[in-house]
Amino acid sequence: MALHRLQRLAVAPLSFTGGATSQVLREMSTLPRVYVTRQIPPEGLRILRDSGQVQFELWDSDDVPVPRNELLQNVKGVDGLLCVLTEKIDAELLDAAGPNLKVLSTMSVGFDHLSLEELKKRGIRVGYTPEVLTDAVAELTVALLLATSRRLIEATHEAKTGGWGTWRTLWLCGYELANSTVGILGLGRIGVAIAERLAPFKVKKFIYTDVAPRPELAKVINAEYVSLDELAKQSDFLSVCCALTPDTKEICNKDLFAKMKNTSIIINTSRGGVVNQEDLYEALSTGQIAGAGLDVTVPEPLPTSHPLFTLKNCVILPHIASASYSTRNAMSALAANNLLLGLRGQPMIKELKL
Ligand SMILES: O=CC(=O)O
Repeated sequence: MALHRLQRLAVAPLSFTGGATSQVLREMSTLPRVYVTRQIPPEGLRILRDSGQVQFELWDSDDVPVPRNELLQNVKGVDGLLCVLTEKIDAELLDAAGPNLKVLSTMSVGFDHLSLEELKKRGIRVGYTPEVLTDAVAELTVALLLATSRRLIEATHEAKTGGWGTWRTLWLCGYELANSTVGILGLGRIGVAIAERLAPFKVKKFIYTDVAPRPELAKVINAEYVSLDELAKQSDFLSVCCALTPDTKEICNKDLFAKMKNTSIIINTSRGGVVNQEDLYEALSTGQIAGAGLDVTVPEPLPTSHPLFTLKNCVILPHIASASYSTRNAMSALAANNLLLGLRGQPMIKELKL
């Protein structure tokens, strides 16, 4: 067990210190201390290392998240923290870190794992990683939409397991984008990028809803602003792109599904908490809606015994929307640069306004 812990907690070598141990480093160096909660992609680690600006320790694994009690220990006294979306950054953690903590940088566009109120109260600045992942997320959303609407997972399963008999006229039929209405719930950069990719499939109409009309973005994709009710009623494909907030929590629930067409498909690449999964199961299993493609769930990972896994018309991915090598490296680099800038007291490249 002790060995496991040692392997997990590695000290990043710093160019100016040679082979010193972390303890010695801490005693010798007056550089700001940073804790990195995951073995992030190499670009970000290289930036931190080469900066000569910080001394940092990291949880040296990408396969196992740092256990909460270790995290609470490891953040004690740090000046900066670089985390990923699996870490809950709340009052308990910020108290454990203590008053030195000035900058938090998350390698994610979503920030529902952060208690913004607690961060603001303590004057901690927050960096995040929007934009660099827009293309990857939009691309995956299109892939998930097509996999769901054209039943690709079912189809490969049938082909592999002997279900492929003669060519049949209505076997494995799905729904096509051509001539369809695509609805976007929460129009931001990602929603626009999804619509731009779907337009060449001959979509007839884009509609969207949000807290208020967003004419600048909407005009890029010629999308019409509608109410949530109309979005549910009109959409053949409903793409969920909004952030998870108290206002959007379980906004996709039985009331919404009841308004949708029984030929409609919902795709969620935002956060699992936006969808009420019990209501979704009911809507899918009773044929109230035709299908769902989910890249995000509650919890993550979704237990393999979860009822949604029993449904052929539900395609579930393990939260991989931004998972391309180039994007994850870009997110890692941006998170590292945000952190360094924040620690220098300069504006971050992407900083959340608290
Ligand atoms: O879900 C991924 C992210 O928030 O970056």
